[in-house]
Amino acid sequence: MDIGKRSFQEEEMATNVAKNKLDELNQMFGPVASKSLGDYFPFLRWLTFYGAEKKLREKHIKREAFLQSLIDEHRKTNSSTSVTSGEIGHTLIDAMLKLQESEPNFYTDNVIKGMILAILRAGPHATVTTTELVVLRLTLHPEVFKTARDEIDSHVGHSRLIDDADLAKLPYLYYIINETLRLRSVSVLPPRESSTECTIGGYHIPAGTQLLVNSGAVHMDPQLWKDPDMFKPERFQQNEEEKVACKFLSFGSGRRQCPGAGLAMRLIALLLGTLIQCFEWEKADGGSVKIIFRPREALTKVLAEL
Ligand code: HEM
Repeated sequence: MDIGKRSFQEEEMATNVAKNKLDELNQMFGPVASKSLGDYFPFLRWLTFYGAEKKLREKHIKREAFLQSLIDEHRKTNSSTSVTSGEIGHTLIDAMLKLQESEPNFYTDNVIKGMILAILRAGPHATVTTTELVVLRLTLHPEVFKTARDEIDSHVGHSRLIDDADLAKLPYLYYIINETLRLRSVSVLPPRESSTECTIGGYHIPAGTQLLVNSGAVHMDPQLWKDPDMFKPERFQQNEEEKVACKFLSFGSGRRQCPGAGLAMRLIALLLGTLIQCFEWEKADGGSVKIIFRPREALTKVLAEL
């Protein structure tokens, strides 16, 4: 969807080839693990220059070359395809290259690289981690699993697989995802800066102050959430909880709120719904959190036809 390319082929999955390619991508697009004292004590900023900043610069150069090669590749393919068939590709890069033709000063290669980078960095990790957390929560809460399965069975049934159009009729899946994210945010909110002097919670904040919002603390505040440490997806019924500004912060808030929230929720709900519909889940023996998925008898016919 973003770049129209698989990182590795299906037959390479679970092999070292896939692992190495994923490691390489993680290194390029994952966060820089090192922290620097200079971030906390400004007089030590010079340390940052040789530590974290050096690593960031190296990473940036690698990423820059990778993203430019993708753009060049798409530009080349589009120019040859449009000559022969009049069609261009349908990835985000293609769409932005098309816009570049009409607004070259705005949609420069740098802007396109910035957008792809924002999406590659911000999206996949949070989506995958949330899915894993939801699966774990459901194995720990069979009663919630049962409610989700009953909802799917009554709206979708056993004769076909759940699809995108069914999601509107399956709100409980969304409550489960929200509640999982409330208990364990997967993204840290980026810092804000006060544009003017203000007072927050009785504290005087001068203009230009960097502010960090602790979404985890907001999500566990007993004044905002009843029984905050309990896993209760029902609390999100009718979206009442989400409507209260700055109470549910897993996707941030305001102008910089996550633009991928809708897509992420649909992706996770669809994957989760399919796993609930098609498989019996069973926690593996022992202390590990390994889960065994057994094809569900009612769905064996549908699964066999895949
Ligand atoms: C469960 C999955 C996800 C979670 C929990 C999540 C969470 C967040 C959070 C907390 C922010 C910061 C918001 C703020 O500062 O107020 C953010 C920003 C962002 N997210 Fe997501 N995100 C998810 C999935 C995605 C996906 C799938 C995409 C893209 C396809 C995406 C694209 C972005 C982008 C581009 C930003 C930066 C927005 C800006 O700075 O203006 N996210 N996300």
